[in-house]
Amino acid sequence: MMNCESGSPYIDFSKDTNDLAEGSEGWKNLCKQVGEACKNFGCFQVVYNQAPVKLHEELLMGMKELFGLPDETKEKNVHSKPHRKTGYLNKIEAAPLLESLGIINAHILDEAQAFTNLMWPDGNPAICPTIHSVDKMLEELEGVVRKMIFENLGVGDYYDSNIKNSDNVFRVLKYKAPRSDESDIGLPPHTDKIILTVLYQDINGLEFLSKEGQWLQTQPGTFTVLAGEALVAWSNGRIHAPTHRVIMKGGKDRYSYARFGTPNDGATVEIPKELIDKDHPLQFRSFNYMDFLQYLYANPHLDNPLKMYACIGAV
Ligand SMILES: O=C(O)CCC(=O)C(=O)O
Ligand SMILES: [Fe+2]
Repeated sequence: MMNCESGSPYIDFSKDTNDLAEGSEGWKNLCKQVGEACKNFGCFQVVYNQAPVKLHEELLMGMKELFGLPDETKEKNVHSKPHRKTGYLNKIEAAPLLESLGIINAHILDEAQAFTNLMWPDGNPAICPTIHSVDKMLEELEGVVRKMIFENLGVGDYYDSNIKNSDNVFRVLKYKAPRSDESDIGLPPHTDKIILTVLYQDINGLEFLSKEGQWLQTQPGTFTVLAGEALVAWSNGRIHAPTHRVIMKGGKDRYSYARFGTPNDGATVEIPKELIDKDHPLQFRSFNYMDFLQYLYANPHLDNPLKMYACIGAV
């Protein structure tokens, strides 16, 4: 694993295509790097060349068009699931520079099509396949990363059922450059409450907190992976979910897009028995993920909601 200048781990998936063949030496080596990065930082950069630069550029162009639509049009993308990052967010108090749209299952062509039809009733033939291809690529990458994490924890067998009990949201985000009298905080410090986030940013700004309490930069031009609280619980506390934030710099609007992998509506987060032993006593009770989201929604200002909600001894 390489550390880039700012200290954030940097893992290259694109050195050799064989590295992505499960079971190969290269694969095992990547599993180790990914696993270590998740335990020590909970955030890392991935170089993944399955994504042609042109595809990012097309999506970024499409996003500019999308955010340029009237608010009434964007508002048509209503929250289809409570407490999920779907729907249209604009001018929220905690993040006044941010505007974002979330789409569930954009990796399925019909879903991407339904979203584009809603935004462009007269059609916008270019953007639909772009959204669809990008989310498909993110689905693949997130799957590879998740598999590597599970393998590294020694519980690779749980991967298929875990994916089956997962949901996803593809989200596009725009942060307006702050005026001189506005705060430069694009998104205040938070942890993601899901399993994994895979994100791409056009210019930098996303920072995460190291275990030592330092803000580390992430880089544009590569994918950023962030572990979330559901993975912390599931891994019996082995994985770290870092606090992260967006700081606006350079006087430019900033665009990012991400796929959020989350437990699905009925899912129970339950620690695999293989991850419980005398050195790693059970840290979190099993819980229904939707109940946890409801708890978060009802208690938005807790410092460590997962601990309050599910930590053995805290309940
Ligand atoms: O836009 C970004 O870089 C970060 C987005 C983020 O952290 C989130 O949506 O949870
Ligand atoms: Fe986040």
